[in-house]
Amino acid sequence: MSTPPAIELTGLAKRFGAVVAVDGLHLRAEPGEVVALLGPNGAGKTTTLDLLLGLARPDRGTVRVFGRPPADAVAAGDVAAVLQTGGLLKDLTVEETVRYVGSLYGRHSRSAIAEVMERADLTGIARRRVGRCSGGQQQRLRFALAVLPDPQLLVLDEPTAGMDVSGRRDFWSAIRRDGAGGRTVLFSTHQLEEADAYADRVVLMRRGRVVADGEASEIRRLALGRLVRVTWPNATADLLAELQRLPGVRSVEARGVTVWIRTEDSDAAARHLLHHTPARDLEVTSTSMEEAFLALTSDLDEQEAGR
Ligand SMILES: Nc1ncnc2c1ncn2[C@@H]1O[C@H](COP(=O)(O)OP(=O)(O)OP(=O)(O)O)[C@@H](O)[C@H]1O
Repeated sequence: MSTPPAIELTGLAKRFGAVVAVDGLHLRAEPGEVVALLGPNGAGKTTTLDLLLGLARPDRGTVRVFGRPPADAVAAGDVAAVLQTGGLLKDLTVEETVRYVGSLYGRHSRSAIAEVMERADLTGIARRRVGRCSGGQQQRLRFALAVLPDPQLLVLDEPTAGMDVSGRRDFWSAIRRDGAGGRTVLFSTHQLEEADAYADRVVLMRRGRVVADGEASEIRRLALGRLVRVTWPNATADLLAELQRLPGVRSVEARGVTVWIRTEDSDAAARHLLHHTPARDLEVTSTSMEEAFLALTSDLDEQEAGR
């Protein structure tokens, strides 16, 4: 039998009252992949990770972790998480904390503890009280605790939020070293550079959906395309589908009387729109990396309001 994917989320949906947090999300990750879930605040990243870990139940859709329901995978020790918050006992030292949690997993040996501390770059601060550690050091400690049971999948929810540049770099080099051992890693972030620097693959989320999924370099290329905007009242689904088939077109979205086309070939899109459709007021913008990323992930309503 072939190995099941490490993560398989199918048609996942979750709402909180009137708020749709996750909206028909599909995501699959193979064993050993390091995947970034990238998106702005409120995109649904934390909710997706909670569903993946079995901390919340989906309204629709299925979650499979190594082919099993999340609760079974967690119970089997196959998955561990570093969440945004997580209780650490401030009065223990770093090493005491690792030993204490190690004993819960039956990992008492000096060598096992030393190895995890080394991997998380904690050896130099072994005797420091947790309460005196920086935010970055505390996150590395949470990471060490998460990998103690040697899970096959490690899930991290915005693990570097609030860290300075060097704290972030140290944290990620520990994760990278660890990932090299074949562990699957899924982390959320709202920083494009972080996703680009540390993930093999980037899954871009907006409003509870996946809007792009590919190697970091592909996402960069996607973000660097051009945006064509036209006024086009009553654009039919058929005509919009025709646009979608033009060379270089990445996405087409209609909101009210405005249609947005993200494309690598704005000339072809412009020619088609002006010659074959009633669209008018055509505008082509070439955006910077940062602007383009914001355009990909923010609400189109906000962009329109900003113009
Ligand atoms: N327990 C809850 N009750 C009500 N609304 C919620 C709850 N949890 C999340 N939401 C809403 O669901 C949407 C998605 O939230 P989520 O935290 O998953 O996004 P996120 O991408 O992780 O954002 P951030 O980067 O800010 O953590 C948001 O609009 C949020 O306000």
